[in-house]
Amino acid sequence: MTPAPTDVPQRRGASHDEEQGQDRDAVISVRGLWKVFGPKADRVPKSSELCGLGRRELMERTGCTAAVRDVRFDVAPGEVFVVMGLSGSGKSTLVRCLTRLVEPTAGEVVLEGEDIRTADARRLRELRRNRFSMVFQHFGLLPHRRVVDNVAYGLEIRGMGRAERVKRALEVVELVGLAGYENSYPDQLSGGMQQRVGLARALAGDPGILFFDEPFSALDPLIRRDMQNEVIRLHREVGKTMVFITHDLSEALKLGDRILIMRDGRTVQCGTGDELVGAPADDYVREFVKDVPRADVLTLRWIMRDPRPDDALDGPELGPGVVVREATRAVLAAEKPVRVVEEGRLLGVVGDEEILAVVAGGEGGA
Ligand SMILES: Nc1ncnc2c1ncn2[C@@H]1O[C@H](COP(=O)(O)OP(=O)(O)OP(=O)(O)O)[C@@H](O)[C@H]1O
Repeated sequence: MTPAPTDVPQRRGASHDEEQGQDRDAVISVRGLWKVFGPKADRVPKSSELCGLGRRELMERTGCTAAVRDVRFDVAPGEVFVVMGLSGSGKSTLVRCLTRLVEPTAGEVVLEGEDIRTADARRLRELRRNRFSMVFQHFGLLPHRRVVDNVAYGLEIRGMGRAERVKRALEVVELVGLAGYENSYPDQLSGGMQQRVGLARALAGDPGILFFDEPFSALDPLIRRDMQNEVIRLHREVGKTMVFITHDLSEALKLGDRILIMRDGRTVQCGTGDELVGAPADDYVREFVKDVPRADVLTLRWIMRDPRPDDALDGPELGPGVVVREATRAVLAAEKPVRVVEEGRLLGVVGDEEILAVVAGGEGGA
């Protein structure tokens, strides 16, 4: 969802190597994060022996569950970062650790430059009121308050005067497409509309970071799609940094600039959608992505090849981040191979063969 320089959909490249050091511009920076539930939980991250145990062994030996195990990542300003995994993989616990709704057992969490593990209760309250917002599956709307007052609720808690907060609430109500429903009560709205109120409430305080915990999983598929599009549109308009939990890969691919895949509390892979599909880290990820329409996710960088001596090198030019589906027409219409060029440098070429291998469901050179 990074704004693309052209009309052709592009995917962000691998600009955040997990192996590199701390990203100084990161809005969220997580290092060595653990959450262990159970007795004497903090001994687990400290012991290399206990750290190495699987879920069942750890439970048998210590009575503990390690819901998050040694997770690290950085989220860039304005990025939509998705945490994905099957039920029980630790997604909710991980994201709750970021705002200390769940207290981390070990590790470092720095949000907008502030080490939130050292924040006292008062500072935490302040941060939750002013800097972060959460959108949950259960909207948590106040049933006896009208839409506008639900949206203004957080502003009221901050001490904002009535006229100012109503003005701000009406702006965000409009932003999320609920103009005309300001005076309705939550039970007069459909599930999708209630979720829009939840979104508006989260946006009202102009937070630095928005956290979404499976917000759309209870909605029926069509409304869910609407809401996903809504998040994409809102992200374009307001450009907020977002952390989004889902167990649905297509949702992750649609919304995420990058996706962190969790299994048993650990990071299995963290990358862009095309990286996950083009180079899955292991069989678990491969299994996850096997039904993804590759042409919709892979970009030309994944299917280009080196030019052969007989290739004409004066064909049309496209960037390596162009999605295969979007490049198909141009490549098939061209008489000569399409040149994949980045900053004036020829990276490779793509011809009919490479395109058809992906569009027809082949391996696509990954
Ligand atoms: N308060 C708790 N006490 C003990 N164990 C917990 C607690 N909360 C979570 N767990 C365990 O931690 C692991 C991760 O749970 P978590 O809810 O974070 O996973 P999830 O990926 O978000 O799952 P789901 O998609 O079902 O919500 C699970 O084994 C869960 O049973």
